[in-house]
Amino acid sequence: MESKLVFSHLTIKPGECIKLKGQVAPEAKSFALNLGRDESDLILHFNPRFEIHGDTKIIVCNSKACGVWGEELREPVFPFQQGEETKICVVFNDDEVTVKVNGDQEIKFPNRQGLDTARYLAVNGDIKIKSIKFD
Ligand SMILES: CCCO[C@@H]1O[C@H](CO)[C@@H](O[C@@H]2O[C@H](CO)[C@H](O)[C@H](OCc3cn(Cc4ccccc4)nn3)[C@H]2O)[C@H](O)[C@H]1NC(C)=O
Repeated sequence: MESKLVFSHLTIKPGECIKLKGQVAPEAKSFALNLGRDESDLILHFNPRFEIHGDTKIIVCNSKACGVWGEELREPVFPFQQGEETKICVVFNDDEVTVKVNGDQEIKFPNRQGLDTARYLAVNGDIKIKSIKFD
């Protein structure tokens, strides 16, 4: 499946925030944000699942190293609504990646590779990105 939006050759450093505003599709099944060195080395695969892979309203987070998925972490907090606008801020440090949704709900995921510069960001699935800002 081709990505909706791909940025490469970025130089995102720890503490810098990626601010995305998007519209979740009315019949959304799933979308994904992928952040890392490149497509095969991700410090964060952030995958809200409305109804897919047997999951219902669960956020699946994972990492990928040399093209191999790590162990999934599944987040029961699900601050997304089909058809609604959502604001997502992603920031990382040496230890973890933090995703803040709509200014309140926070989901944390370990920075398993200890990446210190993110060069790759991709968005896939049932979300229309309205704006993206690197702060
Ligand atoms: C119980 C034995 C089978 O386990 C299942 O194995 C599936 C295949 O590995 C797991 O699904 C995969 O989980 C990965 C994270 O651990 C990724 O989410 C895999 O999707 C990769 C992907 C697809 N896309 C395109 C995309 C993304 C979102 C919407 C539309 C297109 N971008 N990255 C997704 O296919 C799925 O999460 C896993 N379920 C469990 C409960 O472990």
